[in-house]
Amino acid sequence: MSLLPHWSSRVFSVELDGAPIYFGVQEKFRGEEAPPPRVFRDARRDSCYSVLVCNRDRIGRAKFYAQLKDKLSRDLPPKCVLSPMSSFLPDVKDSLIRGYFLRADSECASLTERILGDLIQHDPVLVCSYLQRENGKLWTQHLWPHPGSETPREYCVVPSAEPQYHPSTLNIVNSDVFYSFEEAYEVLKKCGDIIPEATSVLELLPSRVEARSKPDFPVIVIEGLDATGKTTLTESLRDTLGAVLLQSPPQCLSPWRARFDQEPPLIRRAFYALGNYITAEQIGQEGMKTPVIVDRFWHSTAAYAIATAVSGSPCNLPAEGSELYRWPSDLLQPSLVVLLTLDPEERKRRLRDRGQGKTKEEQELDHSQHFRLRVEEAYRRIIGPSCITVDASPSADQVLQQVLRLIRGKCHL
Ligand SMILES: Nc1ncnc2c1ncn2[C@@H]1O[C@H](COP(=O)(O)OP(=O)(O)O)[C@@H](O)[C@H]1O
Ligand SMILES: Nc1ccn([C@H]2C[C@H](O)[C@@H](COP(=O)(O)OP(=O)(O)O)O2)c(=O)n1
Repeated sequence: MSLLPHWSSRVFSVELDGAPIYFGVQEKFRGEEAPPPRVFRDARRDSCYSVLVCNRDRIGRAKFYAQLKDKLSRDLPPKCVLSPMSSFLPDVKDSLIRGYFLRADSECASLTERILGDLIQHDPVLVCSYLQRENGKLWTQHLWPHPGSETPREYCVVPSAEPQYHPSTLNIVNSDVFYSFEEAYEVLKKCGDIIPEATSVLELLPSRVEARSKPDFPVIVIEGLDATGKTTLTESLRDTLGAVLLQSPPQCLSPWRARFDQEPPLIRRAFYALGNYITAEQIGQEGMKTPVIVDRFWHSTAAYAIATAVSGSPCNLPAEGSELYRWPSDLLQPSLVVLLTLDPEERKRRLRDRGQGKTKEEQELDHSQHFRLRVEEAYRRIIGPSCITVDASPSADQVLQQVLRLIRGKCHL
């Protein structure tokens, strides 16, 4: 298994109360080890295990990781505590593998081991158990042998420093955010066997994608969280400017959206990325005749994807200026991108007044202040074009006038 030669260079991260605890492993005790990381100190008499997903194929990996939590929660005794876990090579792109850390008390440890023993026989997972030595002063990690493979390997657990880049940012390129048509297309093409709807989506895509010359008329994108007033504003802009109103994902993808929203991020984000290219094609055609207003575009795709991939506080986001915020070179660039921002309480009030059922993600925006802050901050960091923030709390007409002033200043309309 290709992960093993690097095993002792890997760092393991367990998320406890939303904050990561890092540890590493080394081949032998050296005698001067620092105290074990908190995740083990807390465990005291409990048995600890880790399960990491290790399919080689990234679509299989994404699908299986999504199923693993349900499977473990269903099969393991309720007293066994699950925490999200990952392992990575510090600051090395694409090196992240995900899984769970398990804590089982003495009553449920043997059942937990039986279930993990069964899992390793049938599924692409790496399983480790952890044993304490010298009254919990030292811990060892035991990598379980894979069916038909080598003998168990024992390592010594040591604390590890926080890496420069938050581990959840390491795999963003082409797993959460796609920077070219080809990369997103590849994912949906490979899904054809398991998701028949992927084939229908591929049939709707433009036959060739190239950064064509700019449309003659201005292209104005309106971005913002749900209920910030995008629909209200884009419809008024359309009427005031005699413009065409488009959206991303485009109308033609509506029948498939709910289906792809159920998929793990790799597949779901590839679907939204491709939606932008269909919208870009429509913008290219309409923009030769009239101004075009677009309700959500690339900023939404990248900001939600990055904010979902990264956990915890907005300071875990990739730093401002990171290549992860760059615009795809083969995607049409709008003339102006406006980001509507709204005080969270007012946004909640508007959501309530609108009285619609909420998607899981919208509920999360409500409950998790951190998630909302991550989306908004990611919006602000995207460049090529970057967005201009407009406070959406004044009346609908005042917001319209403010945005019209921006358009006239920037787009010579
Ligand atoms: N400037 C505004 N002031 C007060 N209410 C607004 C304003 N803009 C929109 N609304 C109301 O807030 C709700 C959400 O607006 P909507 O345009 O549907 O947002 P979005 O398209 O961003 O989800 C709607 O009920 C709308 O009538
Ligand atoms: N161009 C787009 C538009 C939306 N998305 C994704 C990002 C989020 O996961 C959801 C947000 O959509 P949501 O249904 O909340 O938004 P609206 O109700 O359309 O304002 O869709 C995207 O990735 N790319």
